Amino acid sequence: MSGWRLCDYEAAARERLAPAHYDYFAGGAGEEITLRANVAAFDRLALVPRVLRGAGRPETGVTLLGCRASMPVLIAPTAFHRLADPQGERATARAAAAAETIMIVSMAATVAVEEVGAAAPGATLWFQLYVQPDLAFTERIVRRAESAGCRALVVTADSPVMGVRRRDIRNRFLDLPAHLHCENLRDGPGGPVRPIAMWPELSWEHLAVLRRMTDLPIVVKGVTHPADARLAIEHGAAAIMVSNHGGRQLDGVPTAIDLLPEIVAEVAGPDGSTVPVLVDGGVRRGTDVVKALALGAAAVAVGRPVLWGLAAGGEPGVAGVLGLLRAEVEQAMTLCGCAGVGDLTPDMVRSVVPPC
Ligand SMILES: Cc1cc2nc3c(=O)[nH]c(=O)nc-3n(C[C@H](O)[C@H](O)[C@H](O)COP(=O)(O)O)c2cc1C
Ligand SMILES: CC(C)CC(=O)C(=O)O
Repeated sequence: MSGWRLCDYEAAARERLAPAHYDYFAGGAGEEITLRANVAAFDRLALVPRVLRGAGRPETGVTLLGCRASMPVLIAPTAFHRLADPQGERATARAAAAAETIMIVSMAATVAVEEVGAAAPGATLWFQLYVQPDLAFTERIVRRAESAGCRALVVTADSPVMGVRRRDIRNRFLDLPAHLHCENLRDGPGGPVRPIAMWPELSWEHLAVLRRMTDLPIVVKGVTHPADARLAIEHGAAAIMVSNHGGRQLDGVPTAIDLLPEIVAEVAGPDGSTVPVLVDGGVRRGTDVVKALALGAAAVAVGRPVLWGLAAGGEPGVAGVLGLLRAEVEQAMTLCGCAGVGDLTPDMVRSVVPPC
């Protein structure tokens, strides 16, 4: 895999995956307008480097909610890793640990969160939660994530119902193969697996309930409106994740990178205090990461690229994708004259008509 670009991992993944599973990973909602726009938006932004700053080799590390990551690229929560590789989320977590970055484990993982933690003892894990209407069941899931060593709870807010994924409908991809299950939804050890409920009644009140339920910092994922970023903070969120779910929920939503500056401005306190703002959707190269950081993101997360690495080559495949992004971030920061992520500022990004 040496010399591979991200698109090579996607091509290899596509060859190895069953077509319906490739489509599930790759696809978006509706006409896939937002899905395509997420990637294209980064091409409409250009970087304006600073020169002669003697910055040396850049330090790419960040600290988020008390967790150190060696690079500002996290693994976004994605479901069903065992569709891509028999080791599934275990392999992803091991690659995350080796890269010293944070993996957000999906509630819809096909390996139980306890086993993910056990497979990669050095990994920093956060846990993504779809709040279930049975709040006692939700609490049991939260307790499992806590006991497995997860260090933050990422509450997905953009999915009151599932987006309409036409590829899945066409492929009749409705259920996992019989040998795979959402292990975090088991009702007790060895018990039956409950179906994931998308909950249209989910509201800010429930965030307050969660806030009381756990001492873990809460990240609200799927914020697009600046007013919701403010509400999230008022309801105790420790961080915001600007995301349109990789174009898989409401089609026609603006891209996360376009929404980012407004949300960063909204959450900045008058005294300069702020909460970390994370962003995901369409990040495919190191320069995309650097653009997002310059526009105020504390870090980015990647979803599909990790799945492509996993399907193309298991744990080494994910390691390859993370290594590629790390090298590209380092290269782009060096060329921008930045010693650390704090040197990336909004004046270094311009809107352009591609190609720039
Ligand atoms: C196959 C797939 C499964 C996903 N599963 C989840 C999930 O279980 N929970 C969640 O909050 N987001 C989920 N997401 C959304 C990702 O966390 C993330 O927002 C998105 O993938 C970012 O876009 P990118 O794939 O362009 O990087 C999923 C995305 C994909 C592609
Ligand atoms: C199991 C699904 C709800 C996972 C998801 O969020 C997605 O497919 O986008």
